[in-house]
Amino acid sequence: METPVIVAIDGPSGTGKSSTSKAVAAKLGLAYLDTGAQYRAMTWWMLNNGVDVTDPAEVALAAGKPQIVSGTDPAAPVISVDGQDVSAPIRTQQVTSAVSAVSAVPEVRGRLVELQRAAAAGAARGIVVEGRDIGTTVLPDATLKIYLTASEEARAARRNGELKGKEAVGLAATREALAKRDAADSGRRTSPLAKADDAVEVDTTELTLDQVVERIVTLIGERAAR
Ligand SMILES: Nc1ncnc2c1ncn2[C@@H]1O[C@H](COP(=O)(O)OP(=O)(O)OP(=O)(O)O)[C@@H](O)[C@H]1O
Ligand SMILES: Nc1ccn([C@@H]2O[C@H](COP(=O)(O)O)[C@@H](O)[C@H]2O)c(=O)n1
Repeated sequence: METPVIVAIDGPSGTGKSSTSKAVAAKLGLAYLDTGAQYRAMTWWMLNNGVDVTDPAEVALAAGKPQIVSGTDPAAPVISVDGQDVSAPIRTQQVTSAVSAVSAVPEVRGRLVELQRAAAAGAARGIVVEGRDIGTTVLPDATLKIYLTASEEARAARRNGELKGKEAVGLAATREALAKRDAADSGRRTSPLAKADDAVEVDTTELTLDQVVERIVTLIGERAAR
């Protein structure tokens, strides 16, 4: 049997991690795991269960309670908490604003990293895992590590385009919110957002999604042939 291909894709918000990871996994017949969705699911549960998300001790005490289950099909990446499909509610502004505080708590990370490693270990052909600390902490022996970047302007424009008609707040506010979340994610003590020393950096500012996908598929082919 062939060795499973493990691909770690990290980077700041709005650089294209989810779109790229799903497309790469679908193209190569690999599983896909959105670890950001798991931190969002944990945050959604805390907000719905009266946990003060600004109090790390309270968050730590509650971290073991929700049962989070992630699907790994890139064509239908579902996520549930205690049996309830939360794919939509984890994307609200309320969750987005609170997720960095929850994800900074070591007990939360410990719990979710365990789920993430189990998903990778169970992927027979291999998996594309996206997040903030996959290459540095979760899967340090990944076959290929990618660190996606893009200018703040491009990321804000992409995210703002997505929010139109839903919870749109305007370009400047979107940009500010992205910068704030990236600063919190990069500045936390446990497993901050960071590029692994052996990651390949791909700046997506001037690339189409198809071009980014092609580049990564080529890199995977080269690594797998080694
Ligand atoms: N190379 C690209 N060129 C233009 N738009 C892109 C590109 N890659 C992704 N997008 C668009 O940018 C938006 C954000 O992409 P995506 O959700 O994949 O980013 P992300 O890094 O996973 O964000 P987050 O970390 O906030 O979840 C989406 O609307 C997506 O369609
Ligand atoms: N490996 C990860 C992945 C995500 N986070 C935290 O979750 C937030 C939401 O992530 P999205 O990719 O859905 O935007 C993110 O801002 C981080 O706070 C993380 O800590 N580690």
